[in-house]
Order: sequence, then structure tokens, then C-alpha cells
Amino acid sequence: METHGEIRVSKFKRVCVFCGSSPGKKTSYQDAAIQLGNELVSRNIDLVYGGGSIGLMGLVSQAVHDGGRHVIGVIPKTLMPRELTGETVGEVKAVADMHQRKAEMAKHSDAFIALPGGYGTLEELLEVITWAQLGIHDKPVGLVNVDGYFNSLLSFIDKAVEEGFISPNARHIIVSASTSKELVKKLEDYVPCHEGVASKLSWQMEQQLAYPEEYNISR
Ligand SMILES: C/C(=C\CNc1ncnc2c1ncn2[C@@H]1O[C@H](COP(=O)(O)O)[C@@H](O)[C@H]1O)CO
Repeated sequence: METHGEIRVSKFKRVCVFCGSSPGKKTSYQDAAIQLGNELVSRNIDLVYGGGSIGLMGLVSQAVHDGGRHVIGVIPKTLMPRELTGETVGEVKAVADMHQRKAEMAKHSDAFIALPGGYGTLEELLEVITWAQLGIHDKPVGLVNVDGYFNSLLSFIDKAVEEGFISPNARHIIVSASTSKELVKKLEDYVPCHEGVASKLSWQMEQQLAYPEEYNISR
């Protein structure tokens, strides 16, 4: 990261955060969501996330919004009723479905960060790792391993490497740290290394054909 006068300039303009739609049982998870939001603000980075105000998603988005950075929430129309997602701060991008949501979140971001979460978070995290492995994107992917929440996932991935299902090269795609400050620093230093099975161009064309522009709602 460079510093110009008082302004800190990150190589990331926007970061996508995947995290629980629940707050989790420990306050450390909630604290970590707020810390990540504050870390993005301190580096002048905008947020892309799944929209809504529930769980850790609400905490990180509120922290970024309160810090004066731009927030884009990408919400499938089916999840738009307020009781499912709560009120969203910042800009809302309405999309057709969960698949388009992930494609949109990826398109608008320079890096991906996962905080503790459940099935939704894991699915989003593993998908962007898979895309990186295929060479569909070169964007860094990391997780904030709050209180060792992701230890068993990381051990499982190491087991998959040992057993020959994940290449040692692909193991390096996933960057982890116990705090957001440390993680963002590591992501800024990340050098992509993949086998490049699919070209980025063919991926972009496929996305454009599958998902024409939807409408945006600004708040
Ligand atoms: C079904 C539940 C809540 C529905 N509300 C959601 N609103 C917005 N985004 C959601 C929602 N549920 C899942 N997501 C996406 O997945 C991630 C969180 O899922 P998790 O299972 O809670 O880890 C998040 O990044 C969103 O993009 C009750 O769970």
C-alpha cells in the first residue's frame, strides 16, 4: 500500500466480503466484522457484499458505510423482501438469482475476503477459489480466521493436497490471517499462480451472454 500525503492508497478499489447472515455466538466474530469494515475504510476501499443488514453482513456493511466509503449490496430479487435481508445501506444491485449475484459480486471486486459464516459463505468462498484455480480471475482470495474458526476447513484443504486432490500450487490461492489488518496486507502482496485452464476472455463473454445488465437502485 502506498501513502500519498495523508491518504492511504490501496491497490484494491473494491473488496467483496462473504460472511454470515447470522452474527455467530461469540462477540469476537461480530468484532471482527466491524474491524474488517474499519480496515477497508482506513485503506479507502469500497465494499461489495451480499446486501442486507442481517448478521455479520450487516455489521461489516454498516462500518464501511459509516466510515464514508461506498457500499454495493447485490441482492437476488427473491431475497429482496426486508424480512429476509433487512435494510441495505448504500447502493443496491438487484439481480435475477444467486448465480448472477456471485458473478456480479466477483465482477465488481478486486479481491475477496471471507469472515466466519455458514453454507452461503463457504459456497461463495469455494467458488471464487475454484475460479482462481481455473484462471478465470487473478484476484486474491483470503479469509479472516477469527479465533481459529476456519482451522478445520484449512486442515481439510491440506488433507486434500496430501491425498492428491488439490495441487500444492492451488493450495496457495487461499490466504489466511487471524486479523483483517494482517490479511489485507497479505492480499496486497499476493502473486497469482494458477494453471490457467479457462481464459478470462471466454469467461467474460459467457457472463455477458448469460446475464444482461439488470436494474440498479441507489440509496
Ligand atoms: C436464509 C437466511 C438468510 C437469508 N438472507 C440472506 N440475505 C442476504 N445474503 C444472504 C442471505 N443468506 C445467504 N446469503 C449469502 O450467503 C452468505 C451468507 O450465508 P450464510 O449461510 O449465512 O453463511 C452471504 O455472503 C450472502 O452473500 C438465513 O441464513
